[in-house]
Order: sequence, then C-alpha cells, then structure tokens
Amino acid sequence: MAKEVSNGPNHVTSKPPPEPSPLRRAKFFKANMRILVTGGAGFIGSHLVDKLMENEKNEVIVVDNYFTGSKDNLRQWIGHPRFELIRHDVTEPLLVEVDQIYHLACPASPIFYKYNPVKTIKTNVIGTLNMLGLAKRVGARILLTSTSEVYGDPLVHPQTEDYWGNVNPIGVRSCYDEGKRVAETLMFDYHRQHGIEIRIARIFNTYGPRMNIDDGRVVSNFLAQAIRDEALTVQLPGTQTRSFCYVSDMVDGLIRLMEGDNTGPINLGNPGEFTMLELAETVKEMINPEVEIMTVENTPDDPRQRKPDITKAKELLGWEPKIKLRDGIPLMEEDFRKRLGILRKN
Ligand SMILES: NC(=O)c1ccc[n+]([C@@H]2O[C@H](COP(=O)([O-])OP(=O)(O)OC[C@H]3O[C@@H](n4cnc5c(N)ncnc54)[C@H](O)[C@@H]3O)[C@@H](O)[C@H]2O)c1
Ligand SMILES: O=c1ccn([C@@H]2O[C@H](COP(=O)(O)OP(=O)(O)O[C@H]3OC[C@@H](O)[C@H](O)[C@H]3O)[C@@H](O)[C@H]2O)c(=O)[nH]1
Repeated sequence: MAKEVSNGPNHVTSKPPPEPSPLRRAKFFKANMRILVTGGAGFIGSHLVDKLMENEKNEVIVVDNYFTGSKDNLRQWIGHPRFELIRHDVTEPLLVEVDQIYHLACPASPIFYKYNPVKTIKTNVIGTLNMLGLAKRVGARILLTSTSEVYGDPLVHPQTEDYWGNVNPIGVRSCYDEGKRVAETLMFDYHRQHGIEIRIARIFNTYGPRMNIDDGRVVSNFLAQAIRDEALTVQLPGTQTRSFCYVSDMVDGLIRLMEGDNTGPINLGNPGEFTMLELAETVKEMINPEVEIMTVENTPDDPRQRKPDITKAKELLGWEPKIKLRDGIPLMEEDFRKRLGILRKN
C-alpha cells in the first residue's frame, strides 16, 4: 500500500487498511476497477460518472434514492455493460464488492436539505457510517464530498483547511453543516482506528448543466429566472459573496484527490469571488439585459463571505480550476434553454 499522507490530526496513519475481499484477487475482478458512486444520479455525481465511464477499465455502480437526483442524468449509461444503477438509500446498509467509493449522497441545495432536516442528518451520519462500514469490509478507498459549509459563517477569509469554522450548532442549516462535520469526524476515526484509506474534499459552490431547474441554488435560480423573463431574486443584503466552480473542474479535482496519496481535507473550488448582486448583474448582462433585479428576504445563518484558499489543491493535486464564471454560464444556459424549451431572443 502506498504510504498515505494525512492532513488531519495525528497526521500519518501506521495501521494498514483492511485486506480487500478475496473476490478481488479473482481473475475476473482484476481486469476492472469497481467504483461505487453514491448520489450518482445527482448533479455532480452524474458528471463524475460520465468521466469515470470514459475509462474502459472502470465498472461503475451508482446508488441513489432519487430525492434530488434523476435517472435522466444517467440515461446514456443505463444498459451499458460496465454500468449498474441501484435504487438505494444510504441510511440502509449496502452489500457490494468495490475498490473505490465516491460518497456524494446528500441533498446539497439549502431548500432541499432543510426540507427534512432529520433525514439530512441521518443521511450524513448513518449514511457515512454505512459507507465506511462497507469500505472496511471490502478494503475500499472512500472519498467524502464534504463542503465549504463546515466553515459556517467564516471569520477567516479566504478559508484555509486548518480553519475550524464558525458554525451554529442549532440553526436551520446545522442538519447539513454539522452533519458534514460529523461525517468528516467519522472518516478520520475510521482512518485512525481501522486504517481505512480516506479522502475528504471540501467542495465550494459548484454549478453547471444538469442542476435541477428549480433547485433553489443561486446560479440555477438566476439562470432560470433570466431565461423565463422573471426578476432575479437577490437575497438581502446582496453583498454576501460566493466563489463558483464549473462542474468539469470539480470532477477533475475529485478524481485527482481519489487517485493521489493525500487524505485531505482539501478545498476544491474556484477562488473567483462575487457578491450576489454582481452575480445577478453578470447573468442579466449575459442572458437577458431586459430582466429586472429585485431584492428579497434572506434565510437565517446565510454565510456572509466565502472563498476557498486552494494552495493545498495546487500543491498536492496539481489542480486548479480552468473555467471562469463568464465561460461557464453560457454552457449552463444552453442546457437550461434546452430543458425549458425557450430559445434565445436576438
Ligand atoms: N454542488 C455544490 O455546490 C456542492 C458544494 C459542496 C458540497 N457538495 C456536496 O456534493 C455532493 C453532491 O452535490 P450535488 O450538488 O450533486 O447535489 P444533488 O442534490 O444534485 O445530488 C445529491 C444526490 O444524492 C442523492 N441522495 C440524497 N440523499 C440520499 C440518500 N439518503 N440515499 C441515497 N441517495 C441520496 C440525491 O437523490 C441526489 O442524486 C453532496 O454530498 C453535497 O453535499 C456540493
Ligand atoms: O435566488 C437566490 C438564491 C440564493 N441567493 C443567495 O445566494 C447565495 C448562495 O446560495 P445557494 O443556495 O446557492 O448556496 P449556499 O452557498 O448557501 O450553499 C451552498 O454552498 C455549499 C454547499 O455545500 C451547498 O450544497 C450549497 O448549496 C446565498 O447568499 C443566498 O442568500 C440569492 O441571492 N438568490
């Protein structure tokens, strides 16, 4: 086993990972890398599956409960001999034989993760425990898609991985941000206690084709509103900032993290930082200069600023995003217009 470098507490693990299942030594299994993607029918997950399927040595198994994801995102792979799709909720145990686990299953849009907060916590805690149990049983390497929300409403800017965050433990967002913080804790405890090979990505706001049209997240909201000639809803105060990463850059970062020797946590995101008013102005200018921008009430505990420090990703993974916001928006616009059936006016 390659020596694993840990960024977390107690840095290097000395305990070897559990033995892979004997089945994996069988001739048939040697040919391919079996990869499980939880939440693979969702936005980032389905783009990750596309990339993994490009490699003919990979077999991909997706499990998803279709809460925010859709089979439609995977339609090009359904029936493919190297692909399998299972309706499954990660809060229940899963028995499969795999070499790697990309663990993405969790609603990501605040509207959806707040809809059933108890389920969101269960997904993060019991779901991650189940996937770690699976990793332990079969000796698989597991990557968790954690989030910039572990930094809460950050008092350090930009956010570095060693910042412990400023999170409200009892707020309406806590089911997600505290849930992901526990998921990270579980990953490191399994790593230290059982020698599991872990990878943790802290993903910052990501956008691109296949986001749900009425997903509720800001880029998809503004794009859908501009295309439908509806006013863009900037939540107050409008000076809050976010940094937006195009989905193909994110998928590239996730695969590099999985394939590398570093446990993380590692920030993955695009450091270009915008206020929500600036984002609305950009979408208006690029998509529909006639559209209005209106301000609306915000929700509690909305982080006031967010921007990743990606020094670690650059140094350890040789990764940095390539696609600027102004280049990504038209790619997403094309997908949204197709799905909404609304052509561009000239
Ligand atoms: N997109 C972002 O900006 C962003 C930022 C930070 C972290 N992340 C993380 O990346 C991952 C994917 O996010 P996304 O943007 O693709 O969101 P998404 O909502 O499009 O995808 C999540 C997928 O998980 C599935 N799912 C939810 N609960 C499940 C359960 N209990 N069992 C099985 N499947 C379940 C959903 O049906 C969906 O297909 C999530 O873990 C999210 O927390 C995303
Ligand atoms: O219509 C809208 C929607 C949102 N917003 C604002 O846009 C900003 C971004 O909101 P989003 O809902 O897109 O996303 P957030 O940054 O709050 O959470 C996000 O970041 C971390 C990830 O883990 C989450 O999965 C993701 O949803 C917020 O300040 C929000 O107030 C608007 O101004 N108008």
